[in-house]
Amino acid sequence: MTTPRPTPVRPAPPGATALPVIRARGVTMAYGDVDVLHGIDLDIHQGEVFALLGPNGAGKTTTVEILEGFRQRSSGEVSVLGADPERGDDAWRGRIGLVLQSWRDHRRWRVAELLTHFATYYPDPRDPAGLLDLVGLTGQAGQQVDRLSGGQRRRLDVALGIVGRPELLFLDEPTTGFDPEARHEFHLLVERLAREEGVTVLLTTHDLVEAERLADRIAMLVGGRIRACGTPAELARRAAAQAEVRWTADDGTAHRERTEDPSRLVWELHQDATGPIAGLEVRRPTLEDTYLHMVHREDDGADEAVEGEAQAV
Ligand SMILES: Nc1ncnc2c1ncn2[C@@H]1O[C@H](COP(=O)(O)OP(=O)(O)OP(=O)(O)O)[C@@H](O)[C@H]1O
Repeated sequence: MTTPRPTPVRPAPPGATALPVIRARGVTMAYGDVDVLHGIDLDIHQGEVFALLGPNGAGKTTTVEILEGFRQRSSGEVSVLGADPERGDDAWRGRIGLVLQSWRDHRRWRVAELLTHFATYYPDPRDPAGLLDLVGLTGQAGQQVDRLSGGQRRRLDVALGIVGRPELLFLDEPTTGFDPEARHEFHLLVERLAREEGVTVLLTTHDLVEAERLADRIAMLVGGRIRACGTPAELARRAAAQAEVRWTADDGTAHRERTEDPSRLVWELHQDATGPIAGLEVRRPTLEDTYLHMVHREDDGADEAVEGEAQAV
């Protein structure tokens, strides 16, 4: 089974001086004469699960590929595990795990054979049998890769991504094709890697629930700029400080009112009521509210100087 790793380190508190696992400053990227990243600043600390959220074409993959060393930035400074990814050597690459969107071409291999083969690339790999157990593929150990279901292949991707005990794990839409139970198990696995082993995780996803469930912090990337960054709770509060209270009056009419003080409104409603209030509901702002707010503001042509632009540092 797995060998215990050094004491996990939680994200450094604000103002801490330790060099983050990922640091980016003023990163820009242009494809030809089209600018797609407009100055990205990021600090991601050891043991942190960090999610990059954003609509299609926002620049998530470009950002992540620059951090992984697969793409050359146009300008800006980047440090990942203490090195510039453009100059990362094999030893540096061995400290990083990747779970990418595209499937590798190993269709004729059997699951356990493939994992055992990948393990030989690393100095201190996880035990393949233990890893299959960890990702729920023990029953498929002898199966050919091209016979796996989509969700099972994705689990194998995850196993291949962590077989070398990476210190930093990039997960690109990792749970696409997972059923709810597999997704739940995957979430537990990511939590375990981060909390118990101190692995730093950078996750890109379109799934707001997944980001909220897993991430210590989320950055919302829209139009090549980080528009908001914070804990899921902080971001949920950003879009609308106001909660919405809904209820049905005695005459059957439905009411909804936005307020910064929902408990006072509910108290006032009860003062005026002669009995229980039908259909009473208090809806707090959600992460989805903030996300939609950020995306729509971009659609409305909001420029660089708009209030609410943030850098993830
Ligand atoms: N190799 C390339 N050449 C030219 N333009 C590119 C290239 N790769 C990406 N782009 C453009 O850069 C922008 C950002 O793309 P990117 O793939 O980084 O976005 P994304 O946020 O990952 O999107 P998605 O959620 O759809 O995966 C898009 O407008 C895309 O068309």
